[in-house]
Amino acid sequence: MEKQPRLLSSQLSLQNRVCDVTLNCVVLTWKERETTKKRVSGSFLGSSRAAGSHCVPVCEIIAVQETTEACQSNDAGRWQMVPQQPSESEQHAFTVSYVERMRGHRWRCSEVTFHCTDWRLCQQWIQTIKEQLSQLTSRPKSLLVYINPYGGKQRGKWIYEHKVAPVFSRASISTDVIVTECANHARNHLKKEADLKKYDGVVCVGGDGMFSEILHGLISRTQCDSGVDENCAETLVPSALRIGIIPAGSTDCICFATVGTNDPVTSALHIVIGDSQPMDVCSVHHNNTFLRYSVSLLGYGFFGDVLTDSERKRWMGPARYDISGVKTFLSHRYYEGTISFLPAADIFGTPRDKIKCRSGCSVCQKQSTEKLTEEEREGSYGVWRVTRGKFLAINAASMSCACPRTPKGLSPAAHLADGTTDLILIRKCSRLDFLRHLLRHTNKDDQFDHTFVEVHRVQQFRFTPKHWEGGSELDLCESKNRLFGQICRQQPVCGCAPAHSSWNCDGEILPQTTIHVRVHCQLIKLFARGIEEKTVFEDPYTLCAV
Ligand SMILES: Nc1ncnc2c1ncn2[C@@H]1O[C@H](COP(=O)(O)OP(=O)(O)OP(=O)(O)O)[C@@H](O)[C@H]1O
Ligand SMILES: CCCCCCCCCCCCC/C=C/[C@@H](O)[C@H](CO)NC(=O)CCCCC
Ligand SMILES: [Ca+2]
Repeated sequence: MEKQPRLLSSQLSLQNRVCDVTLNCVVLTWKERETTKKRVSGSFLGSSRAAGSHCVPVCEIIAVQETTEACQSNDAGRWQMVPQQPSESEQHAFTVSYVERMRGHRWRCSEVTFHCTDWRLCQQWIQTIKEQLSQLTSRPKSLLVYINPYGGKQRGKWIYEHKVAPVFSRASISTDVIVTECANHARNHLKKEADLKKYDGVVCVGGDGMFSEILHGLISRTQCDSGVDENCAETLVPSALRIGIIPAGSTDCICFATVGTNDPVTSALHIVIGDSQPMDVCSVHHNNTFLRYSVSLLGYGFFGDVLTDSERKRWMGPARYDISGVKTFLSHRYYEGTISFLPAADIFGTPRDKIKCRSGCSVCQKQSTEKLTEEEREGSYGVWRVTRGKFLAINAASMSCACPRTPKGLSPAAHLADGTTDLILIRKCSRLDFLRHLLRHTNKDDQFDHTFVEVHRVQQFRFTPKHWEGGSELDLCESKNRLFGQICRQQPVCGCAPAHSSWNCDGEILPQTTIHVRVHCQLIKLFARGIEEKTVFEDPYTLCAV
């Protein structure tokens, strides 16, 4: 890697230890000078980092500020260093706050305070670091925050006030905060009222349902402002504003699948440093009319039924999904219908790939630009295929849908931003086989390695339930009684279960079952970076080899 010219290099004092501190355009490093160490209770005082050496990329510095005596932290460690400088010289100090990586993709805001003998040197350090930070133009300065006070365990407000607001304030980000008063408050405000020119991004404090509101508000507003009709447009206009997700819901799958953890402080730090992760959005249509957008799961059958049942149990909080999951599994309902789909070309890979979508994913990057060759572009237009049958579940995952329930996700190899969705068809099978399939979501075994599971990576798909074919949804309502007789004969196990399920669209129930789904590549951007490879955590020094 190219060596960067030094901007500043000084000997500064850190907790009574002398350090060589260096700043270039890319990293801030500090390294303890050789010191006499005193043995205290059998071990040595020192940094956990290699040879007392630390390295922080400038892009991961949150802020720098002059430190007053009251702010200085004490060295409470079991080790003691022989002071190298007289204490009267430590009158001037500055504190750098930066991102520190913890286990499980969590980030924390750490601080280091350097002491200087000279006021001017102290100011020079503060000024130079500030100048470096001001050049990071992707960082937001002003955010519009929506809090759902009733999502998940109803801790959205508390989480924002105690975990997130202090981080934003440390980074000097200004915020306008709206605590929602009813469902669709955030969506309507974004769509019709919000003065979006004032902001660099929108923050969603809540779960996947709250995120969906913000997604809908922002996309609709962008189309409206650009004169695009959501009903018929093949191409939608991407939104200029990024969305940050502070997880405070029940599943929080979009946060988990784009950051690697559901942790409010980690998400706040991704927002502060101005991360950017493009994301695919599916538009769902019925009879050429736009219904909804989806970024995670579109599920008919099992996941539709789980959601329908769980909505009646909202008062239970996140546990509702477990109860409804077991109940739906036991009911073992299957549904007949026809799926037609437009497969993605080979260059997009398959849902059974071993390669996963990770931070800086090359597959997604390829789709983001005009990097596709003419040949690849030609090859990306496929031919529609049709399949019909009896299905326990029909799932379309536009991203992995990883969440604490299934850390590898519903479709572990799905890409966040490749312009495709993974269609997963679970054909009718025994309860035991279905249980085996479900359990594989929670362990390392391949959940697609069953004869009754079929997977396709697609750009578009259509679904028509059997009793809909040739008719309209209204026809069904009118002939409901006649149909239910027939249905119960077909599925005697369920007593009088309906022959149709509902679509679970990112946790919202769709009223229509006959749908046409189209993937819009990278329609929105999040303040995230995708899940980082383990190596970044194991060896942060690879970042600092400059
Ligand atoms: N003030 C409010 N009162 C009632 N409902 C609200 C309010 N604000 C938002 N909502 C609605 O609450 C629903 C659920 O919210 P949210 O997604 O935050 O939590 P969750 O359902 O527990 O989590 P998840 O979606 O991750 O399962 C959303 O669909 C949203 O439209
Ligand atoms: C008997 C053993 C069972 C083991 C089951 C493991 C399989 C779990 C897969 C979970 C996949 C979640 C996909 C995410 C969907 C979200 O858009 C949506 C909104 O938050 N959540 C649900 O619909 C909530 C869906 C909850 C389903 C349980
Ligand atoms: Ca995708």
